[in-house]
Amino acid sequence: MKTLIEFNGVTKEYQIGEVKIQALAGVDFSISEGEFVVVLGTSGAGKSTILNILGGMDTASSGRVLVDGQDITRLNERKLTEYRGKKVGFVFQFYNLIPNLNALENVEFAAEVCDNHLDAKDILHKVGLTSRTSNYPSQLSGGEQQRVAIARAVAKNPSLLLCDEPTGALDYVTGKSVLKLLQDLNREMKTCIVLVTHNTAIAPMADKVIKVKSGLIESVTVNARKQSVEEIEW
Ligand SMILES: Nc1ncnc2c1ncn2[C@@H]1O[C@H](COP(=O)(O)OP(=O)(O)OP(=O)(O)O)[C@@H](O)[C@H]1O
Repeated sequence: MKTLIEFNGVTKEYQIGEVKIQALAGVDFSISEGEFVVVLGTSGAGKSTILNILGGMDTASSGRVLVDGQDITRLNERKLTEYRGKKVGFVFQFYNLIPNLNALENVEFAAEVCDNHLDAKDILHKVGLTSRTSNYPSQLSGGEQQRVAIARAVAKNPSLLLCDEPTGALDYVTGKSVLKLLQDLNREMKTCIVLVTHNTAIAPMADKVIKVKSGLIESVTVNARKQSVEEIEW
């Protein structure tokens, strides 16, 4: 499988007054097209920093980040905005839907800017929300709102879907159904997914597990047989 992402010697420092915080201390890993990757680590390990750099929302202090052969650390602001808008889909712990747009409009609004976007109605059907397309976020449960957020990210037809603690605000059963949706989308659409979590129980559902500790990669494990979400319990 072709390599989609390469982190080479990536560091990130934050300067807060006199204090320097080393969030990433030289990170190397690679991810192939279509892979489902889980990034694990305790609080403050550097997981979100990796995801934010990969999504073009933050910049590395040094090192190279190749996505599809392009070094995104060298893009100017305009190109970086284009990368963020067209190549990457984001799913966060909180859904960040636009309150005065209904589910369908939320998905359409995000997809419109992308030339090769998918049909918003089809995607809402895929995430199981055909009957809720005209509902506003306040009329949807947390799990349903997260499905809309996933549909919104996927409708852009991104090369890469980045998920930061996507089940963090959901109960066990709803969280599992959202993970199953992500696993199904990865299988069907072959979209590469990078999911950040502190929940180690999720690891068996990944093709690859990247463990982060104190700003460094502790280990990279490839699961010989990945498990379906139904087989996993915590
Ligand atoms: N904008 C920022 N300014 C200063 N320090 C930051 C900033 N963002 C992150 N950090 C620091 O960088 C380190 C890594 O943070 P990061 O958010 O990547 O960790 P994490 O593994 O995602 O943790 P969590 O699971 O708690 O979200 C932490 O020490 C954090 O305090």
